Amino acid sequence: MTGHDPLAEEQEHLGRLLDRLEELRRDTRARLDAVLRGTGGTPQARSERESFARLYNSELAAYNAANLGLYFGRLDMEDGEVRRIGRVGLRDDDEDLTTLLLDWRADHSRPFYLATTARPEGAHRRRHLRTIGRRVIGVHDEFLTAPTDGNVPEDHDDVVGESALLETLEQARSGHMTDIVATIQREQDEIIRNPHAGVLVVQGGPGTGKTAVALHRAAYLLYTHRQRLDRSGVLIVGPNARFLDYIARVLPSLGESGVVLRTLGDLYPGVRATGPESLRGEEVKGSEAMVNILKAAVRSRQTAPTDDVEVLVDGHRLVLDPASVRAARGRARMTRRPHNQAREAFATRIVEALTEQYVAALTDPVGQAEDQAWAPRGDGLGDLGDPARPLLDADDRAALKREVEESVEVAEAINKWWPVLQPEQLLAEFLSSRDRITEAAGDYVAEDQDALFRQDGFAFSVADVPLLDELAELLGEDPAADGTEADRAWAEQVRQAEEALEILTGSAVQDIEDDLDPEVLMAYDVVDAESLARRHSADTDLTVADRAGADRTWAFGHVIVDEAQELSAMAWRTLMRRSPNRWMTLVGDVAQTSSPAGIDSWDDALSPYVDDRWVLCELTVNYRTPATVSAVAEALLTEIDPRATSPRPVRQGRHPVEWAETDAASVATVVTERITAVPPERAVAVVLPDHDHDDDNGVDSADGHDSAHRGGAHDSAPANGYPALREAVDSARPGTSVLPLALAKGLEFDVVVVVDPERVLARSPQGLQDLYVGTTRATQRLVLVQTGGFGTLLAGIRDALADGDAEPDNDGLPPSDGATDKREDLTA
Ligand SMILES: Nc1ncnc2c1ncn2[C@@H]1O[C@H](COP(=O)(O)OP(=O)(O)OP(=O)(O)O)[C@@H](O)[C@H]1O
Repeated sequence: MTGHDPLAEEQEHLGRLLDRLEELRRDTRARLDAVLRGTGGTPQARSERESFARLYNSELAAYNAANLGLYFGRLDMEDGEVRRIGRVGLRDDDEDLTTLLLDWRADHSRPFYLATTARPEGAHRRRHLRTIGRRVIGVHDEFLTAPTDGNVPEDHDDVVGESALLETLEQARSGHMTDIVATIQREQDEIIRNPHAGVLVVQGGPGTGKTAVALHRAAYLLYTHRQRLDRSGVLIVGPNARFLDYIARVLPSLGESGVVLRTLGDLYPGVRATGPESLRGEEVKGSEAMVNILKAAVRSRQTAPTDDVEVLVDGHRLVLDPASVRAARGRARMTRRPHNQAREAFATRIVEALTEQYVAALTDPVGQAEDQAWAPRGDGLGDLGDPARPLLDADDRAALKREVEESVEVAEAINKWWPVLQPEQLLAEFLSSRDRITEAAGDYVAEDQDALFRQDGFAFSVADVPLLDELAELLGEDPAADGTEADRAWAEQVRQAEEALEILTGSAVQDIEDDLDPEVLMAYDVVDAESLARRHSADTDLTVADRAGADRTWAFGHVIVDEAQELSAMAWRTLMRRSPNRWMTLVGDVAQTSSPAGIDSWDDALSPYVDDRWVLCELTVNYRTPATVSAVAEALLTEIDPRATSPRPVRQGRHPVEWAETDAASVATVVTERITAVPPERAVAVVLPDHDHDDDNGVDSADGHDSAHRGGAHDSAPANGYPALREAVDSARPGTSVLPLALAKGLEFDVVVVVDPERVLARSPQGLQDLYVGTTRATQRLVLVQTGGFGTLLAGIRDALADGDAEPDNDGLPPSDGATDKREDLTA
């Protein structure tokens, strides 16, 4: 190997790989065309053609995606084997089907990500390649064991392929996340390939690659468990639409497109939750106590009259008294079935009672029976087949029963006392009625009841989505509603499973409002694997992602949640329903929790579902923020939790944090001064405190539902935000993002300007966490702009850091003003 020109050698191999890729692409294209030309045949032949078309389409997508940066790494093993690693696996078409390129996810590729000088994993040398199109423009070798040419191996600790990594990290951010296949680090690889088939929690500070790891794990699992996950699908849940847009290109770039990406707000099919929510509302709606409140809200719709009610059946006057309606209601509740399905039991009892009375009236024409009223016997529901009334045979009785069933008045009465309910309608009516709120949530203090109330009940917020989902469980499908045969069969199977579960757990018949085990959906656990599989292989053109995304009861094969620390107790319930097998990857950072309903301990959130059967992995290296910037975040973290350790920044950084104090009138000037000269290819964000009406702030509102997600009930700052800022920023530096903190979560920019950090701290009990998030978005430079002056905490951090700043360097970014005097009043 030595003596060769490595560039030329790799260039030759890359050429061969690209040619082979092109061949495969042409071949697959031809197969796809042939399949698409096919027509007619048996249904089975058609369905086979469809599945081949899907397969070829996804192969083509993978080949197309692989074209860019196809070949990026090489391992020379100690035994002389050469392994070339890239985005897809490629074989030659020779007799031996020689491997030309290993998929990065293959087991044989693993040492590329794991090997260090301390643990070379059988490898002697690791080579990173840099390519542009068909050209290899650079190679970087690391010797993992002593090389023959006398070079001393680099000294590594926990960073693998350091120079390739640092080069990647210094690059300008495009506004979209890119994949990290070429530089995955050891601790990240261990998570990506973790074999744990239950709940895996990935905890790590900002910038440790949690999102990157989660996405690469999805790609890895799809590769390793292709068959299973192709059918059941992978769901990725992120904090907001902007974040999903930010990460959307990573999986397609890895050749995977069949993943369902959702925010919590769109997890309930048919509802787009864009309504505002106050912080208090978020907290109240997120708490588990809502389960009982919703049960009470459902129960309050199961009514009974206070006086006798007359109904006409074919000209005959029949009477229902309150006791018999209550008895029918009790019977229906005892079925423990969801409201809409238990309705049948209610209706049956009412019809039986009336039929009994009808029979009595006809066989007792002088009206004796009526005078006696309908006397409940035993369970209070009468008895149809009383032999003491011989005049009517079974057919007559059946005919009378039909008449009762067909009576409009009877139907109206049943509808009134036990109406068919839809979750949206029920929740909207509940939230927009102070009386209903008081009835169901009477134990809540007035402020909490107020937080639930709103005028427009249908203006659903993200916090309402788990409530809708809960209600969908409590109400169940309307048995009369349209649905496919398969849907009905599935619902029936779940119902049977619930019954079986009840037998298994030996639970007695309970009323619907009794405190059941929270996991009604444990029923899925006893739905046999075969029927799950059948549901997952429905005969349709739609992709799994389409079908799964539109189906509230879809059981995903794997569920990934990013920023999982933000989920409320109610949201966890919703998510767990999407993951009946509990095979999940949850990534987050409990120190970044900004939702008042979010979590501060993984154990608290997970133990109700999996007890202690979850595995924790931690990420410890910060790839995003350089040490200069992380110093501020570290100080904030100490305030949040003195015991927490900050991730170790992998880069030193060149720009000290800038601290600018100004007055309200000059904010726009001070901000624009800081960003005007930043080159256009760099991503810049101006981050504002969350606000009631973000549009007033002139902030990005492309997906305003997330900005509105934060309310301003506790906003102590002036209400009219920063009206001139957007305009000023737009004209000073077009393309700059201006966004509220809630939307910045999970994103990153080269330069970040946080406006009014003191206001961030003041506006909610989670203010420290919010500011921690804001300051950790920067990959290069952080500017804090404060109207008035910095308070004690921030001024203290500023002063403590004042002496240790690095010298600016030439990296294409303008020099920091703060390098001369960070404390100057920039309005002066
Ligand atoms: N191994 C790696 N190679 C190259 N870049 C990496 C690597 N790991 C992480 N990064 C980059 O570091 C940045 C931060 O990663 P990511 O957004 O996944 O972090 P995070 O832990 O989710 O952060 P946060 O909690 O702040 O949202 C991204 O630009 C990501 O591409």
